[in-house]
Amino acid sequence: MTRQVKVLVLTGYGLNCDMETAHAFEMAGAVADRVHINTLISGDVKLSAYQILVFGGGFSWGDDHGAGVVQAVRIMTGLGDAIRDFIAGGRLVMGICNGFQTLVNTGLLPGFDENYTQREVALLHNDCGNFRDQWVDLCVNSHSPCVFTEGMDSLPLPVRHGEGKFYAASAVIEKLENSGQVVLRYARPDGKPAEGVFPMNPNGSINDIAGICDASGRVFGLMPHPEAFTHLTHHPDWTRMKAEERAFFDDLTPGLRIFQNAVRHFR
Ligand SMILES: NC(=O)CC[C@H](N)C(=O)O
Repeated sequence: MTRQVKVLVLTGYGLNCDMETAHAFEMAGAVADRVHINTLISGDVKLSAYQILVFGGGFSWGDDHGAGVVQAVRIMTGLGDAIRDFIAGGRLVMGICNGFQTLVNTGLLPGFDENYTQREVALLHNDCGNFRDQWVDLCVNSHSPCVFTEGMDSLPLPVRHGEGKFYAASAVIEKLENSGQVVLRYARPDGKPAEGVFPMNPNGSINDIAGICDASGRVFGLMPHPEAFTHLTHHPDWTRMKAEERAFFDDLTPGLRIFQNAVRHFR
């Protein structure tokens, strides 16, 4: 009998990708529950009943005080210890877009200190000055310990954000690069890094960084939306793709593969 993998997808206060994200995890073979932040904080639902915790996309608290800032405070004051225990117990945490912004504001990413509380990086307003809604190409760092991207090398995914510019002091960037914690970079269509060129790098992220993980590879955050590419026809060019490429994505989209990797980690 295969083990049931349970995923908790947070909802509430302006998050708007929870249904798609829960659906993507169910396509990957998990059981996904959408749980309101207050229900989790009140203890009516226990985090310990789950293997995977997801902070999804949206506009939590209307992006007031910076995207993900208020959610980070709410989460860490109400659930900090429970989340630290969750991670120490070998479980997975994923932050997508607004969820990634939340994870960096809590310090859960990059998680350099053992308490996962130090805020070391920021996601700033896009350099172009406006919200970007577009598809990007990404390349995966094969030296990264990230559980979610295991076996992957490059992939297209959509982004939709106003505050996606990955920024940190140069010593922090160096530490992330040396430790393999940089997981995803914005790329050119041939899979090489975008080297800051807009719109391939849609926001001006330093070193084209689109996603990072903690040292264990079990806490992962990314600006692009894998839940928005779980079927071939989600891709804007699916009718124009060469037969070979279409068959590749029809077999398994890279978005779905990320969720499958997470679920398979527990099997
Ligand atoms: N799609 C999202 O999660 C958007 C995140 C955030 N509201 C931003 O605009 O940057």
